[in-house]
Amino acid sequence: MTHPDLTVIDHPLVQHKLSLMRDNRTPSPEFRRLLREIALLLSYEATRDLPIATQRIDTPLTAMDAPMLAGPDPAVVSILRAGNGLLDGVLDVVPTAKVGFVGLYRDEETLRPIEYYNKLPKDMPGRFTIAVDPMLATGHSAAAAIDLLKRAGAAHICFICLLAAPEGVAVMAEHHPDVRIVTASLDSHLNEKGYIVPGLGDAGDRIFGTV
Ligand SMILES: O=P(O)(O)OC[C@H]1O[C@H](OP(=O)(O)OP(=O)(O)O)[C@H](O)[C@@H]1O
Ligand SMILES: O=c1cc[nH]c(=O)[nH]1
Ligand SMILES: [Mg+2]
Repeated sequence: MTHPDLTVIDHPLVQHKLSLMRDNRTPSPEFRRLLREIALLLSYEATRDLPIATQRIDTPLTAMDAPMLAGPDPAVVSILRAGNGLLDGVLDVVPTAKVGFVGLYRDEETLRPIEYYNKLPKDMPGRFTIAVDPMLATGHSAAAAIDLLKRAGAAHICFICLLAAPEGVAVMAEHHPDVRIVTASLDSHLNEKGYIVPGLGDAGDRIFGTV
């Protein structure tokens, strides 16, 4: 099943940086730096639907009605732990965003997410919400995190990931067809342990050096 709102960013800068990240020789400091840079580039597309309204300003030459971000500050929600690898890159371009965290880890046997932390900004209804996690594998972690955001009232949600597997995209299409997905790559498939192929391994371990 395909997702009605899936954007794969095939920009050369994103693709080059992603290839460096996939390379298993790339050490954590470099991996983190590349992920932050890609996050910034993916955010540029993911924030395309931010509401905008004009405000009257004076340039040095004249008055004008200038487009400015409107409405409540956006929310960025990091799905721990690996989501934190994307967080600062998103905040580089959306510095006024309120930040939330959802702690999930995948049970290695069942491949189902287990929640261990939840701290969201106040007043989620009305905020354009960007959820971030580098990996969309089976899709169950992302779907669970977005369930939680919707229960908190978030209505306009975009999910940014570095890599998506077709299996995860299908789960998102089934449970959250209204949530836009912005990714750097739609990879081939999942292996028998639920890892994305060709992928880049365990994103959290590579970000934090816990391999
Ligand atoms: O689509 P899924 O099959 O649910 O898998 C994706 C999840 O797995 C990884 O997290 P992990 O459980 O390794 O936790 P971590 O971020 O603490 O490493 C990844 O960051 C996603 O959250
Ligand atoms: O390939 C995968 C799948 C899930 N989580 C990861 O970190 N990597
Ligand atoms: Mg992990």
